[in-house]
Amino acid sequence: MSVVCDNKCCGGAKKPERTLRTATACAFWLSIAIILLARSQLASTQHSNKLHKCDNDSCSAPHSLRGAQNLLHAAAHHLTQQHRHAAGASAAVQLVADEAADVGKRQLDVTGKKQLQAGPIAQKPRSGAAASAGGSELQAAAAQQQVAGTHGGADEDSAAAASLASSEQGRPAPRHEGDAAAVVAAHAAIGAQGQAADQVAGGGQPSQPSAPSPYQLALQGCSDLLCLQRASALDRHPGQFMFPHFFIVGWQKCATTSLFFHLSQHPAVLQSSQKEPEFFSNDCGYSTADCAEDAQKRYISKTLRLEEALEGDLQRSTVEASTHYGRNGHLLAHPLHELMPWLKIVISMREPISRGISMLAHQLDKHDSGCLTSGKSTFHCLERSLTKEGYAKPFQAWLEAYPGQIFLIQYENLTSSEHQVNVLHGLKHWLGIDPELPNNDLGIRNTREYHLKRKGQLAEAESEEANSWPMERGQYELLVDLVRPDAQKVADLAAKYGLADGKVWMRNWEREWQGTLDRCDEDGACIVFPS
Ligand SMILES: Nc1ncnc2c1ncn2[C@@H]1O[C@H](COP(=O)(O)OS(=O)(=O)O)[C@@H](OP(=O)(O)O)[C@H]1O
Repeated sequence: MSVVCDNKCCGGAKKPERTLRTATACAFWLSIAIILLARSQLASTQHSNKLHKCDNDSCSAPHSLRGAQNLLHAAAHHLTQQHRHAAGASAAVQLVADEAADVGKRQLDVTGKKQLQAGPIAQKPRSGAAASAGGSELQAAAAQQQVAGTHGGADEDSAAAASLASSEQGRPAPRHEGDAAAVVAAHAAIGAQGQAADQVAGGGQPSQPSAPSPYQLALQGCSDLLCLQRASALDRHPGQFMFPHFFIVGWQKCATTSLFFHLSQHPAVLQSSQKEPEFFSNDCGYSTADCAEDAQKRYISKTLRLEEALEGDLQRSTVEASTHYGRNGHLLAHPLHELMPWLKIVISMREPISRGISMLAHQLDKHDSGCLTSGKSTFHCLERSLTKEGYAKPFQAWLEAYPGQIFLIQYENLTSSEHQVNVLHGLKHWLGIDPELPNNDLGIRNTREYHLKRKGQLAEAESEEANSWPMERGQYELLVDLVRPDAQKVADLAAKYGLADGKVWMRNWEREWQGTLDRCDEDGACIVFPS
């Protein structure tokens, strides 16, 4: 079908009103012509599929369907642009938009299934905005230095966390020193990161478009991961976030629970219905092509709350936080990037011996399990766990998969009264949400005291000993020797990717180690107080 352009359509009219009227009418009829073309393409595809006994499970992505969808999107876009203010045009826009959504949904259902069966998914090219954001982020991240930190996961359920949150607020944050000048520089630099992020996410600049964006339309009814991926190539209105927008990926015991709930109170954040859904680990075995269809549907709709995100016009940034993801970065990061290359990744790391102790206590208090239940000493249990675990290998995989899209937090900064505000402010700016909201006080959740109280061990919970761990000097020194090489690798990687000053990173952890050794008595008896 060819579209004839006569004088009227080509702007032959002399007066401006007449030009506008005729241009509007022409655009309308042109769009209708496109719709008719697209619908006939759709009908012929469906007919051809029937002839070839091709059902949803066995069809490859039909190009003509894709073409029909593209045409309908183009028509919708065209009408939206041309007729936004014209009387009677809204019905036409709605008609086209509904059509596009419907065709889009059918097409994505078909291609989604097929691609899941087919294995790896082609990587979505980064948009110009995304690419430029990545560049600015790298530049900005060079100064993230002191603000960067470490740590792991959390597994407190939301209701329980909420109920005890206020009683735990009173606990003083551990003191931790940092280089104040570097923090200020990092803060400023992260501001630049945030602006770059805004170009991508548009967060913090809500707009009220009169019609849904192509991205929104394509997301409607998405019930599998590939549907999210395909939608991601489409245009968004300014202010709309990608869905999901960011993941907090653990590690365990690095204040991820506090971080998750702090961000959840932000009006521009839509938190997953559950903290630690562990979807990609538990439901997919780290292979994004192996997640069962019903699990994908549940994850998208119930856990990530797609319908609510769409109802809110994608103006809220969707987050989930799973602690298995961080430590299994070498299994997950690359497949996840193939599926969701747009994600922003937040990683927190804590001084490894402190984290190890917190983890052992967690297993004991919460699950009555783990090494400490066997009567072995803290040193023995730590030596065993620290030999097996390290940050560097999974961290490297996250860095390689998502360069320029990672916000690295050093737990000791996040939890320090001096740096907490800067870390939280920088993080929220980077995410493209108002950095002042809900406040810049992290709060404290998931403490040992909390878990002991839950078990009814009130006296122990409040005792001095609850979080003091005796050890001999020689034993502690051995543990430091054990973790230092991995810590150094983390510092080097963070520096290499411009996420932290490696020297400052190491200095923060060395200070923890030295602090413990300084507290040992003359007989070599030390007490470790985890950071
Ligand atoms: N604001 C603040 N200041 C100081 N310390 C804090 C804060 N928020 C969380 N925490 C400490 O972080 C530990 C819990 O981490 P997670 O929530 O990631 O744990 S979990 O993996 O989800 O179980 C847990 O550490 P331990 O108490 O050593 O076990 C919490 O006390």
